[in-house]
Amino acid sequence: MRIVGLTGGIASGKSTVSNLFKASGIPVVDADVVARNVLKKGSGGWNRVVAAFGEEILLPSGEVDRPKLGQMVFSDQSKRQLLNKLMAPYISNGIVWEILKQWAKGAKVIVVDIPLLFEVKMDKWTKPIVVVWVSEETQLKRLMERDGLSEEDARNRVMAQMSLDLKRSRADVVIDNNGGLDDLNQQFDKVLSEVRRPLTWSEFWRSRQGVFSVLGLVTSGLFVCKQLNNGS
Ligand SMILES: CC(C)(COP(=O)(O)OP(=O)(O)OC[C@H]1O[C@@H](n2cnc3c(N)ncnc32)[C@H](O)[C@@H]1O)[C@@H](O)C(=O)NCCC(=O)NCCS
Ligand SMILES: Nc1ncnc2c1ncn2[C@@H]1O[C@H](COP(=O)(O)OP(=O)(O)OP(=O)(O)O)[C@@H](O)[C@H]1O
Repeated sequence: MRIVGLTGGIASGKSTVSNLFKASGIPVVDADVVARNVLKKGSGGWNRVVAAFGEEILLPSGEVDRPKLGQMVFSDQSKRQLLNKLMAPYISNGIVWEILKQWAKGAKVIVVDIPLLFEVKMDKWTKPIVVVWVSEETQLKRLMERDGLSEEDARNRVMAQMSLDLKRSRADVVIDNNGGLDDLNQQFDKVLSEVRRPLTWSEFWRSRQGVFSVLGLVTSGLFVCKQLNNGS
């Protein structure tokens, strides 16, 4: 199985590109969705985060007040590191579980959309790595517009991540998303053919089909050996 890593910076356009992959029939595992699920009321992540940050981060419904927690952690590095430490095991287990589900369904190529792919060192598990890159100016503008943030809050969120230029230098494939959606679609066509190229042997052996082929070969090999032994 080929596990394509999709990353970038906050509001650089990862979800927009994810949607293009989904529309092309390629399954996407979204780390932000996993992170939301492990912070739902009563889940393991929720328990640990509430114990550490206190009940003031909760809404009357008992769910986490995400904008409030975001405000706390994106303006305070030590709080953000604490949140990351508490949630990391739940998020990584959740991502592995979602990948396994796609493997069991027989998917040959999947995309994992992880904003912090390099920061949490999951880049070693994905190939190729696609980075959605924008200039800081475009990133701040789109982030402020999408989330209704002040420039200061938007800058804090951008600064909480590894620089997009550094991510770009570590990419196998770069999508420059400074232009409009037509430009993005044109670049995406090339990315899609790269992602859909035939699997390498090692990717094939990791797919469900590859594992069953090995099992089939081993079983028929054992059967032949047994027949030969019986015959001699
Ligand atoms: C702080 C929280 C509650 C804010 O929730 P909110 O709904 O406002 O934002 P959302 O989850 O949609 O995240 C939006 C973007 O923020 C960025 N971001 C999220 N968490 C972090 C973080 N810990 N460090 C840096 N950037 C982050 C990502 O680019 C993400 O795509 C939430 O982001 C969270 O639980 N973060 C910790 C979990 C995590 O690390 N998520 C990233 C998945 S790898
Ligand atoms: N090429 C584009 N032209 C114009 N607007 C765009 C383009 N690509 C993305 N956008 C807009 O920019 C904003 C951020 O995009 P998107 O939500 O895909 O980013 P993201 O990287 O997934 O963000 P996050 O890290 O917060 O999950 C959205 O409002 C989206 O509609």
